[in-house]
Amino acid sequence: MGNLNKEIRDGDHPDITEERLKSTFDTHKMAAQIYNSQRAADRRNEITSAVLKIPELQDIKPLPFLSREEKVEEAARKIGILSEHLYDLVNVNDGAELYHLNNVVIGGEGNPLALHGVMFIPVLQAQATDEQKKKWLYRAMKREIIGTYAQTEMGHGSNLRKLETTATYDKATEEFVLNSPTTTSMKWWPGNLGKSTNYAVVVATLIINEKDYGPHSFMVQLRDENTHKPLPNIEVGDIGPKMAYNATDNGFLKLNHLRIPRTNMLMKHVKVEKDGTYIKPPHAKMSYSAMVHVRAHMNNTMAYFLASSLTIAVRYSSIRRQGHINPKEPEVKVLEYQTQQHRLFPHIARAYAFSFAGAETVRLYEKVKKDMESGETELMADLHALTSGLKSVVTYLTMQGIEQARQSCGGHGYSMASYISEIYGIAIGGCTYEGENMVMLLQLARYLMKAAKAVKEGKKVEGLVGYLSAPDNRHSLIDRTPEKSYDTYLKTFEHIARQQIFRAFDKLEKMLTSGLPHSEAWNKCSVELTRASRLHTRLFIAQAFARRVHDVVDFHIKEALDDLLHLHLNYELLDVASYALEDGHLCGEQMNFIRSELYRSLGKIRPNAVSYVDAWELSDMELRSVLGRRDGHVYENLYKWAQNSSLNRTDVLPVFEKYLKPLMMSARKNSKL
Ligand SMILES: CCCCC/C=C\C/C=C\C/C=C\C/C=C\C/C=C\CCCCC(=O)SCCNC(=O)CCNC(=O)[C@H](O)C(C)(C)COP(=O)(O)OP(=O)(O)OC[C@H]1O[C@@H](n2cnc3c(N)ncnc32)[C@H](O)[C@@H]1OP(=O)(O)O
Ligand SMILES: Cc1cc2nc3c(=O)[nH]c(=O)nc-3n(C[C@H](O)[C@H](O)[C@H](O)COP(=O)(O)OP(=O)(O)OC[C@H]3O[C@@H](n4cnc5c(N)ncnc54)[C@H](O)[C@@H]3O)c2cc1C
Repeated sequence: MGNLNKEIRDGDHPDITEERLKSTFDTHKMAAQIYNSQRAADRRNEITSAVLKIPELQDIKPLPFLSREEKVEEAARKIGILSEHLYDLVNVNDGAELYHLNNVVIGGEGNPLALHGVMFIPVLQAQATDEQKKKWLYRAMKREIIGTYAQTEMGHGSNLRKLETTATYDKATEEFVLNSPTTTSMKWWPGNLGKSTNYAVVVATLIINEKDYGPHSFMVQLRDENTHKPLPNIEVGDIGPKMAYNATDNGFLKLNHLRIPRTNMLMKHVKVEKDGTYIKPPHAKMSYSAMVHVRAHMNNTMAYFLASSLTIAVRYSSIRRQGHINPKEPEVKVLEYQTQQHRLFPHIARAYAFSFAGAETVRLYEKVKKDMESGETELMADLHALTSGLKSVVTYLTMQGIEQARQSCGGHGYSMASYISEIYGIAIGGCTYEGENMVMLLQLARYLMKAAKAVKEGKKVEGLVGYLSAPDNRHSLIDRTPEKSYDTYLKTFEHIARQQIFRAFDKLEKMLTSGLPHSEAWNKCSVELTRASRLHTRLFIAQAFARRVHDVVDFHIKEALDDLLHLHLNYELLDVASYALEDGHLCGEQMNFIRSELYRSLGKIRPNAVSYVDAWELSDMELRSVLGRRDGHVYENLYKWAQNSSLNRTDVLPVFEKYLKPLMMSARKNSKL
């Protein structure tokens, strides 16, 4: 039998090899759990190997040394080369393969086709008629045209019903007139809108006979297909540098009474007839499908960002030696410190948990998508509630985890050589895009309040909120849990979420009964409501993790995942335990039990720490991190990396002659006086 950890190679740093030799499980089999099948895990590695053989696809230099213009150019250059090899490298109908190819070759900072793949094509697939698909979708898939999704405006992103861009139907010419009447009505933020795309699905408020029908989607050609010059009545450009994502040209767009044919409104589910008759869709929110698509996939992209930063931090912590635990022994790997383990391991468990919750979400999303094609919309509300909560909780916890990973690398974590700060910048965009987190938590809260009302009225609720109708124990039985049975833990999470949901519900009801208008009462309860949403979502994540562990067949993988799950449940429970202490569901003694289980878990995870992150099989090319190198040879490569700094091109910079020399000369002269 070969090594269980598949990353072991001759010549690697002995400290990291020592870690890998301790693995109790086969890291490639674990990758099959993370990526949902052995075939998917194999394909990732095959794609990476194939990419490594194409010299033009390698980074010209480490990305942090590129200017914004160079980043935009470099991403576009690679997209061009990729197009030549695309069909040899991946199955173009497999989103996961495309996503992986993108991460390896280009990375997370963006590329000219990012929104084209993530939103433009999905919105056409979901909302275009067959005729419209023939006109635009197939051309888009062949990349004859490049598009984006232009919804957010300078003045409005969260509140879609107040978008100021109008699409007014002109019956006489059978056209819509698209107009941005104010500065705040300009589209502002859409990815790749600034410079790369020549088409966009523009979301605008539909007006027919002066009646407002709310946001609808329209296909708009922005630029000439040959010259790429903006078309008449269109002003378009880049919004400038951002915290991260700087290879992406997020843009602005002003439409000046632009006329487009009636048939440019996406009309699969909703219609405007020639005479202006409006035919409503089977469900009012069907046109929000592109957002739901991205939200449904965000658990996995966030898991990936979190796992990337943890891979860097854990590998580095296994070669970084500093300080002593036993003064008579050599300096220890910083990974030996319990504080370091506590800082990193619970986030490793979260990355796995998000990936497993993500797989369940994508399954539900695929089902709802299929249902919608035939006009069936029953599960749309469930999916919207689930993805709203997950999107918010997962992005927030990912942000926390990445920042802990950065700090755990000490000073070198702050250097772009770690690349963690870039991953952080990219990932935290997710707290805002696809619905600001608070706004989305409040969407889930609407769903939870409806369920709570039904329960109060004596009705039985099922599915994601089924636990609200289930019997509850007054006191948690957590310290009487047999090993490897997590039922009592999950019951405690259920109790906590249930209590908070009803607390928010009762508060809201009380205010409504006192005569406060609903929207005011809602606002005064909104902190409690968002807490309810978070706790409900964290319960779902814990349940999804437990369901996956339950289903695993391979003994060693199951055991390793079980250790992570145990850590996850204890860590997460400690994080939310105050809710259960308040009503005596948990007592002080049980808190001690949870804490001691947590510390025991850290020790259990320790020998496999490097293997848990190696199992994500993130290549050096995609990690782009000196600290996270697979071979552990960090120090000599840090020095090499610094040689890329343009400041090192000459020994003496012009600023010396210009500013520093006069400053020092004058200081010296003054001190002689
Ligand atoms: C290279 C190839 C790669 C291939 C990769 C393959 C797969 C990967 C796929 C995705 C990748 C994932 C990540 C991508 C990585 C990088 C990302 C790069 C770029 C990011 C792109 C970001 C793009 C954007 O940000 S687009 C703009 C997003 N904007 C928003 O999200 C706005 C938020 N606001 C809203 O959504 C709405 O305003 C609202 C808050 C929901 C309120 O809606 P409104 O209509 O005003 O509300 P109303 O009161 O009338 O109704 C509420 C009512 O409606 C129900 N509702 C709302 N939405 C839905 C829905 N979608 N479905 C069902 N029901 C819905 C809601 O529940 C209420 O119901 P009720 O009244 O309570 O019963
Ligand atoms: C990296 C990135 C990429 C993006 N890409 C795209 C894209 O491709 N296409 C596109 O159309 N857009 C895109 N956006 C825009 C993005 O979708 C919006 O910025 C986002 O939906 C948030 O809306 P907002 O900016 O209006 O926030 P605001 O709503 O102004 O948020 C400000 C504050 O107000 C609070 N708030 C607002 N409404 C409520 C409420 N009802 N209750 C309680 N609190 C509230 C929020 O919680 C927040 O704290 C992108 C944004 C980013 C950062």
